[in-house]
Amino acid sequence: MSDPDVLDELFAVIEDRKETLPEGSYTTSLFTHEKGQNRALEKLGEEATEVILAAKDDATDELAAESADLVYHLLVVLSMNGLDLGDLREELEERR
Ligand SMILES: N=c1c2ncn([C@@H]3O[C@H](COP(=O)(O)OP(=O)(O)OP(=O)(O)O)[C@@H](O)[C@H]3O)c2ncn1[C@@H]1O[C@H](COP(=O)(O)O)[C@@H](O)[C@H]1O
Repeated sequence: MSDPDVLDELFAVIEDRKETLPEGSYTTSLFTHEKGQNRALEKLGEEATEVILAAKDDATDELAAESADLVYHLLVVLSMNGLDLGDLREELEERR
């Protein structure tokens, strides 16, 4: 049997954190932040900037790492808004 898709697995962890809010979890800190969703949106913007800077510097390792940060924060924002990976996949499928 193949491994579960890493994005599906990550999204499931994010949904679990949203439900259980374990202490010490970075994801919990986003769901419970005093700025509300704005904190996750700020982080999403910061990570997008970091992706741009890494690409402009031809820093490929950094580009991969910053892209992972960006995708993680995007998934958190989707979850905060009641969307999931199925919604994202559906949107992309419609564009094929
Ligand atoms: N994929 C990620 C992930 N990507 C990025 N980050 C966090 O996003 C933050 C990125 O912020 P920056 O790059 O600005 O670095 P920073 O200076 O530490 O950030 P701040 O102090 O500004 O918050 C870091 O704190 C990273 O730890 C992530 N935190 C968690 N995950 C995944 O989520 C799972 C659950 O994590 P917890 O919720 O912490 O248990 C983990 O197992 C991972 O799979």
